[in-house]
Amino acid sequence: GACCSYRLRDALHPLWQSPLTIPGGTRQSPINIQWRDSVYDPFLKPLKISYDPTTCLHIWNNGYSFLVEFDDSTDRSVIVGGPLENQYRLKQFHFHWGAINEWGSEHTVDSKFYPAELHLVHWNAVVYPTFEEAVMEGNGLAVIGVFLKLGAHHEGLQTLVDALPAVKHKDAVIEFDVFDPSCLIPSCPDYWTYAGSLTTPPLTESVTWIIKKKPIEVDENQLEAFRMLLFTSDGEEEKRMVDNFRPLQPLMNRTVRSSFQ
Ligand SMILES: Cc1ccn(O)c(=O)c1
Ligand SMILES: [Zn+2]
Repeated sequence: GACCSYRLRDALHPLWQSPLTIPGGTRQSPINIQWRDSVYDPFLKPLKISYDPTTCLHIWNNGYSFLVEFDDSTDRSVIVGGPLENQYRLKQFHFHWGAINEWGSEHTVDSKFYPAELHLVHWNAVVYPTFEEAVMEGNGLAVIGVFLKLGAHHEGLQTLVDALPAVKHKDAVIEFDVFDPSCLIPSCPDYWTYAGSLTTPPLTESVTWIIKKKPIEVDENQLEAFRMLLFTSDGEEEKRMVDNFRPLQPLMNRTVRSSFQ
Protein backbone atom coordinates (compact mmCIF):
# COMPACT_ATOMS: atom_id res chain seq x y z
CA GLY A 1 0.00 0.00 0.00
CA ALA A 2 0.92 3.68 0.00
CA CYS A 3 2.50 3.33 3.42
CA CYS A 4 4.80 0.58 2.20
CA SER A 5 5.94 2.39 -0.96
CA TYR A 6 6.21 5.54 1.17
CA ARG A 7 8.65 3.70 3.48
CA LEU A 8 10.54 2.30 0.47
CA ARG A 9 11.17 5.85 -0.76
CA ASP A 10 13.06 6.42 2.45
CA ALA A 11 16.32 6.02 0.55
CA LEU A 12 19.23 8.36 1.11
CA HIS A 13 19.40 11.16 -1.39
CA PRO A 14 22.86 11.30 -2.98
CA LEU A 15 23.14 15.06 -2.64
CA TRP A 16 23.11 15.56 1.09
CA GLN A 17 22.66 12.06 2.53
CA SER A 18 19.28 13.05 3.90
CA PRO A 19 16.14 10.91 3.71
CA LEU A 20 13.99 11.68 0.68
CA THR A 21 11.05 11.63 3.06
CA ILE A 22 10.76 12.14 6.79
CA PRO A 23 9.49 8.94 8.44
CA GLY A 24 5.94 9.73 9.55
CA GLY A 25 6.04 13.06 7.65
CA THR A 26 2.56 14.25 6.65
CA ARG A 27 3.35 17.72 5.23
CA GLN A 28 6.60 17.45 3.28
CA SER A 29 7.81 19.74 0.47
CA PRO A 30 8.15 20.24 -2.44
CA ILE A 31 4.91 19.10 -4.10
CA ASN A 32 3.30 19.20 -7.52
CA ILE A 33 0.63 21.95 -7.63
CA GLN A 34 -2.26 20.59 -9.72
CA TRP A 35 -3.89 23.86 -10.81
CA ARG A 36 -7.41 22.39 -11.17
CA ASP A 37 -7.26 20.79 -7.69
CA SER A 38 -6.33 24.05 -5.96
CA VAL A 39 -9.22 25.65 -4.08
CA TYR A 40 -9.89 29.41 -4.33
CA ASP A 41 -10.09 30.90 -0.82
CA PRO A 42 -11.81 34.33 -0.86
CA PHE A 43 -10.63 34.97 2.71
CA LEU A 44 -6.95 34.94 1.65
CA LYS A 45 -5.56 38.49 1.91
CA PRO A 46 -3.06 40.13 -0.43
CA LEU A 47 0.50 39.49 0.69
CA LYS A 48 2.14 42.71 1.97
CA ILE A 49 5.91 42.82 1.36
CA SER A 50 8.08 45.54 2.93
CA TYR A 51 11.83 45.04 2.55
CA ASP A 52 14.52 47.55 3.58
CA PRO A 53 17.39 47.09 1.07
CA THR A 54 19.96 48.19 3.66
CA THR A 55 19.23 45.08 5.77
CA CYS A 56 21.14 43.06 3.17
CA LEU A 57 24.38 41.66 4.65
CA HIS A 58 26.29 39.21 2.42
CA ILE A 59 26.14 36.37 -0.10
CA TRP A 60 27.63 33.00 0.79
CA ASN A 61 27.99 29.58 -0.75
CA ASN A 62 26.81 27.06 1.86
CA GLY A 63 27.77 24.05 -0.26
CA TYR A 64 24.18 23.44 -1.42
CA SER A 65 23.01 26.82 -2.80
CA PHE A 66 24.06 30.46 -2.51
CA LEU A 67 22.32 32.40 0.22
CA VAL A 68 21.77 36.17 0.42
CA GLU A 69 21.41 36.85 4.13
CA PHE A 70 19.73 39.75 5.88
CA ASP A 71 19.93 41.45 9.27
CA ASP A 72 16.87 39.96 11.00
CA SER A 73 17.50 41.58 14.41
CA THR A 74 14.60 44.04 13.85
CA ASP A 75 11.33 44.22 11.86
CA ARG A 76 12.79 46.27 9.00
CA SER A 77 12.25 43.62 6.28
CA VAL A 78 8.95 41.81 6.80
CA ILE A 79 5.94 40.24 5.12
CA VAL A 80 2.39 40.16 6.51
CA GLY A 81 -1.10 39.27 5.27
CA GLY A 82 -1.68 36.55 2.69
CA PRO A 83 -2.35 33.30 4.61
CA LEU A 84 -0.23 34.50 7.54
CA GLU A 85 -1.56 35.23 11.04
CA ASN A 86 1.58 37.07 12.11
CA GLN A 87 4.28 39.24 10.56
CA TYR A 88 7.36 37.27 9.43
CA ARG A 89 10.93 38.59 9.18
CA LEU A 90 13.14 38.07 6.11
CA LYS A 91 16.23 36.04 6.99
CA GLN A 92 17.64 34.89 3.65
CA PHE A 93 16.86 34.03 0.07
CA HIS A 94 18.40 31.37 -2.15
CA PHE A 95 17.67 29.45 -5.33
CA HIS A 96 17.36 25.86 -6.57
CA TRP A 97 18.24 25.07 -10.20
CA GLY A 98 19.02 22.32 -12.72
CA ALA A 99 21.97 21.35 -14.90
CA ILE A 100 19.79 22.11 -17.94
CA ASN A 101 16.71 24.30 -18.53
CA GLU A 102 14.33 21.30 -18.59
CA TRP A 103 14.28 21.04 -14.77
CA GLY A 104 15.56 22.75 -11.63
CA SER A 105 12.57 24.01 -9.67
CA GLU A 106 11.46 22.24 -6.48
CA HIS A 107 7.70 22.74 -6.91
CA THR A 108 6.03 21.89 -10.21
CA VAL A 109 2.77 23.24 -11.68
CA ASP A 110 0.67 20.59 -13.42
CA SER A 111 3.87 18.47 -13.38
CA LYS A 112 5.85 21.14 -15.26
CA PHE A 113 9.34 21.96 -13.95
CA TYR A 114 10.81 25.45 -14.28
CA PRO A 115 14.58 25.86 -14.75
CA ALA A 116 14.95 27.42 -11.28
CA GLU A 117 13.03 28.50 -8.17
CA LEU A 118 13.69 31.35 -5.72
CA HIS A 119 12.92 30.91 -2.02
CA LEU A 120 12.61 33.93 0.27
CA VAL A 121 12.77 32.59 3.82
CA HIS A 122 11.00 34.44 6.66
CA TRP A 123 10.45 33.51 10.33
CA ASN A 124 7.77 34.28 12.92
CA ALA A 125 9.61 36.65 15.26
CA VAL A 126 6.32 37.69 16.85
CA VAL A 127 5.91 34.27 18.50
CA TYR A 128 9.46 32.79 18.58
CA PRO A 129 12.69 34.33 20.02
CA THR A 130 15.05 32.92 17.36
CA PHE A 131 15.03 31.55 13.81
CA GLU A 132 16.40 28.24 15.11
CA GLU A 133 13.37 27.82 17.36
CA ALA A 134 10.92 28.93 14.64
CA VAL A 135 12.36 26.24 12.32
CA MET A 136 10.95 23.61 14.72
CA GLU A 137 7.38 24.99 14.91
CA GLY A 138 4.36 24.46 12.64
CA ASN A 139 3.84 28.20 12.12
CA GLY A 140 7.48 29.13 12.43
CA LEU A 141 8.45 29.90 8.82
CA ALA A 142 6.93 31.44 5.70
CA VAL A 143 8.71 30.92 2.38
CA ILE A 144 7.77 32.81 -0.80
CA GLY A 145 8.52 30.67 -3.86
CA VAL A 146 9.05 32.35 -7.23
CA PHE A 147 9.57 30.34 -10.43
CA LEU A 148 12.27 31.45 -12.89
CA LYS A 149 11.64 30.90 -16.61
CA LEU A 150 13.98 31.36 -19.56
CA GLY A 151 13.31 34.69 -21.27
CA ALA A 152 14.37 38.30 -21.08
CA HIS A 153 17.42 39.52 -19.18
CA HIS A 154 16.56 40.35 -15.56
CA GLU A 155 18.24 43.63 -14.53
CA GLY A 156 17.73 43.18 -10.77
CA LEU A 157 19.11 39.62 -10.78
CA GLN A 158 22.21 40.77 -12.70
CA THR A 159 23.65 42.60 -9.67
CA LEU A 160 23.48 39.24 -7.85
CA VAL A 161 24.91 37.30 -10.83
CA ASP A 162 27.87 39.71 -11.02
CA ALA A 163 28.81 38.75 -7.44
CA LEU A 164 28.64 34.96 -7.92
CA PRO A 165 32.23 34.40 -9.14
CA ALA A 166 33.36 35.68 -5.72
CA VAL A 167 31.45 32.82 -3.99
CA LYS A 168 32.32 30.04 -6.45
CA HIS A 169 33.50 27.68 -3.72
CA LYS A 170 31.74 26.23 -0.66
CA ASP A 171 32.07 28.54 2.40
CA ALA A 172 33.07 31.57 0.32
CA VAL A 173 31.32 34.79 1.42
CA ILE A 174 31.21 38.30 -0.02
CA GLU A 175 29.78 41.47 1.47
CA PHE A 176 26.58 42.55 -0.32
CA ASP A 177 25.22 45.53 1.47
CA VAL A 178 22.33 46.96 -0.55
CA PHE A 179 19.81 44.82 -2.41
CA ASP A 180 16.00 44.90 -2.53
CA PRO A 181 14.69 41.38 -3.15
CA SER A 182 11.26 42.81 -4.08
CA CYS A 183 12.70 43.26 -7.60
CA LEU A 184 12.71 39.44 -7.87
CA ILE A 185 9.00 39.07 -7.00
CA PRO A 186 6.38 39.32 -9.80
CA SER A 187 3.98 42.27 -9.47
CA CYS A 188 1.02 39.93 -10.11
CA PRO A 189 -0.50 39.31 -6.64
CA ASP A 190 -1.75 35.77 -7.41
CA TYR A 191 -0.32 32.89 -5.32
CA TRP A 192 -0.97 29.34 -4.13
CA THR A 193 -0.45 28.46 -0.46
CA TYR A 194 -0.13 25.19 1.46
CA ALA A 195 1.36 23.77 4.67
CA GLY A 196 4.77 22.16 4.05
CA SER A 197 8.35 21.71 5.16
CA LEU A 198 11.92 22.76 4.61
CA THR A 199 13.33 21.10 1.50
CA THR A 200 16.77 20.72 3.05
CA PRO A 201 17.78 19.26 6.41
CA PRO A 202 16.30 19.34 9.02
CA LEU A 203 13.22 19.01 6.67
CA THR A 204 11.02 20.17 9.57
CA GLU A 205 7.29 20.71 8.89
CA SER A 206 7.35 24.38 9.80
CA VAL A 207 6.77 26.20 6.50
CA THR A 208 3.72 28.06 5.22
CA TRP A 209 4.50 28.07 1.49
CA ILE A 210 3.39 31.00 -0.64
CA ILE A 211 4.08 30.11 -4.28
CA LYS A 212 3.65 32.95 -6.80
CA LYS A 213 1.57 31.99 -9.82
CA LYS A 214 3.58 34.10 -12.31
CA PRO A 215 7.28 33.35 -12.95
CA ILE A 216 10.00 35.96 -13.43
CA GLU A 217 12.05 35.88 -16.66
CA VAL A 218 15.84 35.49 -16.65
CA ASP A 219 18.16 34.89 -19.62
CA GLU A 220 20.40 31.90 -20.45
CA ASN A 221 23.61 33.65 -19.31
CA GLN A 222 22.06 34.32 -15.91
CA LEU A 223 21.05 30.66 -15.45
CA GLU A 224 24.52 29.58 -16.63
CA ALA A 225 26.05 31.82 -13.96
CA PHE A 226 24.23 29.76 -11.27
CA ARG A 227 25.63 26.56 -12.83
CA MET A 228 29.23 27.70 -12.58
CA LEU A 229 29.07 27.69 -8.79
CA LEU A 230 30.60 24.69 -7.03
CA PHE A 231 29.37 22.36 -4.28
CA THR A 232 33.03 21.85 -3.39
CA SER A 233 35.54 23.89 -1.41
CA ASP A 234 38.62 25.52 -2.90
CA GLY A 235 41.29 22.86 -3.46
CA GLU A 236 38.84 19.94 -3.67
CA GLU A 237 37.99 18.19 -6.93
CA GLU A 238 35.41 20.49 -8.55
CA LYS A 239 31.72 19.48 -8.53
CA ARG A 240 29.39 21.95 -10.31
CA MET A 241 26.50 23.18 -8.17
CA VAL A 242 23.51 21.95 -10.21
CA ASP A 243 20.33 19.92 -9.55
CA ASN A 244 20.20 21.17 -5.93
CA PHE A 245 16.46 20.48 -5.62
CA ARG A 246 14.62 17.91 -3.52
CA PRO A 247 12.38 15.34 -5.26
CA LEU A 248 8.59 15.81 -5.15
CA GLN A 249 6.87 14.62 -1.96
CA PRO A 250 3.40 13.05 -1.53
CA LEU A 251 0.54 15.56 -1.11
CA MET A 252 -1.15 13.30 1.48
CA ASN A 253 -4.10 14.93 3.25
CA ARG A 254 -3.47 18.51 2.03
CA THR A 255 -5.31 21.04 -0.08
CA VAL A 256 -3.51 23.76 -2.00
CA ARG A 257 -5.43 27.05 -1.78
CA SER A 258 -5.29 29.80 -4.40
CA SER A 259 -5.67 33.54 -3.84
CA PHE A 260 -7.23 33.87 -7.31
CA GLN A 261 -10.15 32.39 -9.27
C1 LIG B 1 14.99 27.44 5.71
C2 LIG B 1 15.13 26.83 4.33
C3 LIG B 1 16.25 26.06 4.04
C4 LIG B 1 16.38 25.52 2.76
N1 LIG B 1 15.42 25.71 1.82
O1 LIG B 1 15.54 25.16 0.59
C5 LIG B 1 14.32 26.46 2.07
O2 LIG B 1 13.55 26.64 1.14
C6 LIG B 1 14.17 27.03 3.38
ZN1 LIG C 1 14.80 26.45 -0.81
